[in-house]
Amino acid sequence: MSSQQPIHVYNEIGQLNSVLLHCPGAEIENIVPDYLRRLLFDEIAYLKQARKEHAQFAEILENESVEVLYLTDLMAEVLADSQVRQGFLEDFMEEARVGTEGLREALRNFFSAMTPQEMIRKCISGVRTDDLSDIKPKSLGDMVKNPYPFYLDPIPNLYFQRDPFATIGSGVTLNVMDSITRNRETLFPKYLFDHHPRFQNIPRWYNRDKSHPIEGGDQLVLSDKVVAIGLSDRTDAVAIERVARNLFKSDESFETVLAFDIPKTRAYMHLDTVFTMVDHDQFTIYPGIESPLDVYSLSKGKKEDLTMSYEPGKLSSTLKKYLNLPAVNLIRCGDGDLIAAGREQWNDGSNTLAIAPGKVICYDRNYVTNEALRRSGVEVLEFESYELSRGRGGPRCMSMPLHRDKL
Ligand SMILES: NC(=[NH2+])NCCC[C@H](N)C(=O)O
Repeated sequence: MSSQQPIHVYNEIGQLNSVLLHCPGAEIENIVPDYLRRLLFDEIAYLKQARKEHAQFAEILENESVEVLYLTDLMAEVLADSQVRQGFLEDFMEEARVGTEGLREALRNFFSAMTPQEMIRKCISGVRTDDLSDIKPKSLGDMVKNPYPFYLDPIPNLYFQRDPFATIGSGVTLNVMDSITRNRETLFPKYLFDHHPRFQNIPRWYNRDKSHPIEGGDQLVLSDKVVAIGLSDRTDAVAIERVARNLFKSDESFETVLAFDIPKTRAYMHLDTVFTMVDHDQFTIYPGIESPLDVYSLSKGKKEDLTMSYEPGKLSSTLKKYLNLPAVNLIRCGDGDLIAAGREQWNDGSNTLAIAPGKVICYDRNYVTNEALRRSGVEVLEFESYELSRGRGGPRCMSMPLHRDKL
């Protein structure tokens, strides 16, 4: 695929050609109960099984002829350049709030012996206090006793590659994350798009130097004209408007950005936890958001104007109107059973990854929703989901499409 345009995403369902993943690693084993919530986990996953499940996910993709790229491999290629590597480490320590010179120096020494691959993995898994032996105190902070077990926190949410950046058209948004723990993740795509030879001159519709959060789980490219963005627990209206303005200023075909105002709760967190597209006119949806749903539309006006309107109403009417469809089929998470809907939504029953129109990858545990999808003629490819689901994300959250066919 590398001879094609590096980023090409004009829909949610076109044949997927290339995707970015991160297989969970030692960072998962650095989650302890005291810091669980701050790291945005509800439970501690069993790494061996989580990796087995992730391998099944990747295998399904590869069997469908999707090129699977891994963030750690691409980042290792970026860090092979010693100057880039140096700059990255300084930025990473800054992001991780390493404020004292003694510790900075110790970390520089610690990483200097590593290959790029080892270094990137260690940045992700975290540096424990017992990883570093002698820190020469250079600031007060280097002397103060601190029981906290990490110098660099683990980054356990990185296997949710959907969130730190997002592809739209031929460009990306380099996101600002709502939480401190996840914001460090966005440094990886910054370095990727600044330095990797495969991804040069990629337009940016949003940059991580901004202050208003936007996360990729809220960003859905419904068609080459319409992008939907969740106004959610994680994504702010200011950021949505900026993305819309930048898209409309460009040569891209997008004409409308729809902001879907969803409840601000942990279970919903991103738009893609309650709504994903599975076919030209079929969507999975958690019934809790169905109606009334507040929708705001931002449309490309003349010159650089933006037309904004408030369009509350039924989700199905909004989708019909903006996607030019005579009818849409909303396939409900839990298939009409409210208990099953709540249970399966918690484990990402509505979070499907389409790899072609009408063909999706799903967690096997959401069998009620998966059956409903099949009844609607959708082909469902399943994999095991005991452990990956504990991070509160599903197949869409775990993947960032880099290239899809146009429809
Ligand atoms: N696109 C998504 N829905 N991602 C899910 C991310 C889950 C992760 N634990 C978080 O809270 O951020």
